[in-house]
Amino acid sequence: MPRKNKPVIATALKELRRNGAKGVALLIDPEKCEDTEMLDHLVKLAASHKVDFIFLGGSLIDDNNMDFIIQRIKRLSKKTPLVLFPGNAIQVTDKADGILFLSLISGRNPELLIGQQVTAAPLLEKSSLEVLPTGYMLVNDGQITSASYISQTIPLPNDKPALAVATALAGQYLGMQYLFLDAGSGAKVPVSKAVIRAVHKKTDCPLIVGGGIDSVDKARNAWEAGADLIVLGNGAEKNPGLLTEVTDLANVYNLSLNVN
Ligand SMILES: CC(C)=CCC/C(C)=C/CC/C(C)=C/CC/C(C)=C/COP(=O)(O)OP(=O)(O)O
Ligand SMILES: O=P(O)(O)OC[C@@H](O)CO
Ligand SMILES: [Mg+2]
Repeated sequence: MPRKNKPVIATALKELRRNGAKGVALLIDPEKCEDTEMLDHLVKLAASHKVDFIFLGGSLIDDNNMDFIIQRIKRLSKKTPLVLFPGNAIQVTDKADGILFLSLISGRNPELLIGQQVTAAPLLEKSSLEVLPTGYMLVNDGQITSASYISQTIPLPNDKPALAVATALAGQYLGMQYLFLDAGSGAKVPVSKAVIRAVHKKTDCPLIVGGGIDSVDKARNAWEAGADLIVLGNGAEKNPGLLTEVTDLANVYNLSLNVN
């Protein structure tokens, strides 16, 4: 087994949770990287504003351009850890720093509960990627997003926090170390505060929240309900200034914690 890198990503995620600090990840979707100037601009902004992580992944991949995009990101991202957020095993590459090893526990599609993971595991064993076992839950008001359509699963309802808690606890009891509540990329309504609050209260894992966070108010709502790390995808693509505003707000919260 190759030597694994130091668990930099795991440590950073656990510290966010332990300190009650607010984290930000920029999501880059490989399907939307044709405009390389835009990609460079977002990555530079993310590095200069010290986002905690850059995530890379999507529901589809139209062209196996992951290694090219990673090379491009790595030129500009300074020390920002690059974490794969794969929609399937084809997106796995050893050129990143880590991988969210997702299992879609809100769904009942065996291929996304364990199938893609088995396909990817031999590659991960040969790589030095940091592997982050993550219970992935789609939570949505009924909108069909790319992730719910591609996964052919029904998201958890936004107004049933008890169902989300039961699912998250099952993930935690199965040994998953991180939980990810996702409304799906471009969701009109993000994960509800009630679901975030309930899952945060009843579990100990660092909590990642994404999908439809396209304004500072939505970022604030997610953090105040208990998200440790929020993910910005479409919102930052459409308005890169959002990344600046949201990281500025994170700094305000984090300075008051006095842990930096
Ligand atoms: C661990 C390995 C190898 C694979 C995991 C496979 C799983 C469980 C996937 C979960 C279901 C899924 C399709 C997730 C996709 C998540 C993702 C990276 C979404 C990013 O955005 P898009 O869904 O592409 O959004 P757009 O519609 O905006 O393009
Ligand atoms: O593109 P947005 O809506 O920000 O969603 C980000 C991510 O959590 C989707 O899986
Ligand atoms: Mg996509």
